[in-house]
Amino acid sequence: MTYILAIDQGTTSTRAILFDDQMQVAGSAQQEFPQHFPQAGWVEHDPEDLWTTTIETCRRVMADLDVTAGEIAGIGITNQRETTVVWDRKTGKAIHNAIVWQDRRTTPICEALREAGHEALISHQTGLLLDPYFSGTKLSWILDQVPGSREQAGNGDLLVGTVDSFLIWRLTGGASHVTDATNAARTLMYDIRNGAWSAEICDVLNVPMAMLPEVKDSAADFGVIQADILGGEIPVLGVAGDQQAATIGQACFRPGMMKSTYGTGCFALLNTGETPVVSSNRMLTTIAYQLDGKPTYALEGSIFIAGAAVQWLRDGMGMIENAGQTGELAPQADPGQDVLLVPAFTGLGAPYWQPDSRGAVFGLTRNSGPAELARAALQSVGYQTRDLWEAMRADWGGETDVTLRVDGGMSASDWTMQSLSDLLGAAVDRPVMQETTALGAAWLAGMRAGIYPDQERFAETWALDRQFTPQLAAESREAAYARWKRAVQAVIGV
Ligand SMILES: Nc1ncnc2c1ncn2[C@@H]1O[C@H](COP(=O)(O)OP(=O)(O)O)[C@@H](O)[C@H]1O
Ligand SMILES: O=P(O)(O)OC[C@H](O)CO
Repeated sequence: MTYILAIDQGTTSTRAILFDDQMQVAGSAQQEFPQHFPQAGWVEHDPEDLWTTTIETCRRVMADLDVTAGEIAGIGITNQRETTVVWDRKTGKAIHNAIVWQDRRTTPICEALREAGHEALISHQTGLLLDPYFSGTKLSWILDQVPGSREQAGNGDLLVGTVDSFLIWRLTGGASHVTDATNAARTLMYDIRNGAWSAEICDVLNVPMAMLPEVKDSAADFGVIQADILGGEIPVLGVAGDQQAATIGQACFRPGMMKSTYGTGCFALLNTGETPVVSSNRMLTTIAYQLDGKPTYALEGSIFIAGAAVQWLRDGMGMIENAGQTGELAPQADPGQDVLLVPAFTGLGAPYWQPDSRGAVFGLTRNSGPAELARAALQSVGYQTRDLWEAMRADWGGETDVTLRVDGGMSASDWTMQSLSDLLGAAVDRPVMQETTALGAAWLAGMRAGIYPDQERFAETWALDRQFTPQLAAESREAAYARWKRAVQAVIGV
């Protein structure tokens, strides 16, 4: 048997998944790692945790299934995006903890860049917005804070990368300093039209270009991992940021197709084909995948809190013991109460981009309890998706699919998916294959290795588990959505 090994290095855990030659999951291993919050609004990871959980999960899944390196045709890597690591070329050690995508510490840098009039250039070239979410200002901050680092970077002694890049550098024993176009597209330093790092933006951010990785297609030769790590040499043949990998795993290959992934946050991508569509509604323009030197673009809406609202009910409020309980509580909520949650715990992402806003609950009565809050938390996901859905469809202008393909941990909740369909007024399709992110990375590697089908035949393997269709009258839907919009404006105003 020939396998493909997918590594999914996520925000809260690292997973290694072995796919067989029929693209089915043969087995997987997962490991959580600590989150560091040194100050309010700051989020860091220890790069050593990202590294050790990666090799340990790979070793574990191989041992569990008794698979040797010789049986693995290639590795596909998918990763939490934007999270930034700077490391020493000689020692391989990071000079600072990784600054995570959720981290808001660079809000003042973004403001200064805006005031200095750089926003138009940055948005035009990168397709992104001036928000602390992206890597560029995180990198700038590290170079400002670690004494001597800017000079060392200029000399080529320090390297920077998103998590894929750091892992590949370590896996190949320092032989490859590379990334793929989807990850580069999230850095705030990559010109998505020209397919090259932007010298102008690097200059504005005061980033020495010598420290940047080489950018490759999403299916390419990224390097060969050292034999002593997994017991033999294995080539890394596929790389994509996790949301782009899910887009690939969901086979959203036609312009107009759209997927939304519900994990900690929610990320919706709409394939716009060969053209980068500029948003009038504060959506992001990004690269969905790049194959044979040709980028396929997407509009993206990024929401920071989706499943994290459920985690808050569990860990912050102690209201539930596990996430699944929200699906039991929500149907018990009093239909006469309109409790509404705006989960702006770490600010608001698309389309509002308000890093300083904070969350609020509206409509509380003396009778409001766990059931009403659970319903409000699950519905907040639908309302936020509706914001993205409206904005992206308006930007795109062309014909979109009238269905939304969903995945991620929270898509397991039937109640949430039904409520999502009700609030969108559109069909929501959940596939049989739940591991869409890992599958996307595996497919890139397997296709490159020549053991998986081409794009068209891969798309034909997508299979529906369940379709949710709207059950709510249009009038009720629009009234509920109008109330959400007012609640968001209230949160922004406070
Ligand atoms: N049955 C469920 N109902 C509601 N939320 C759920 C359910 N199962 C998982 N979740 C939420 O989904 C998230 C986990 O999804 P996952 O895709 O593993 O996230 P990530 O990759 O961001 O770590 C958690 O925030 C959890 O609260
Ligand atoms: O690790 P996840 O699944 O929460 O995804 C994080 C995103 O890539 C951030 O942009």
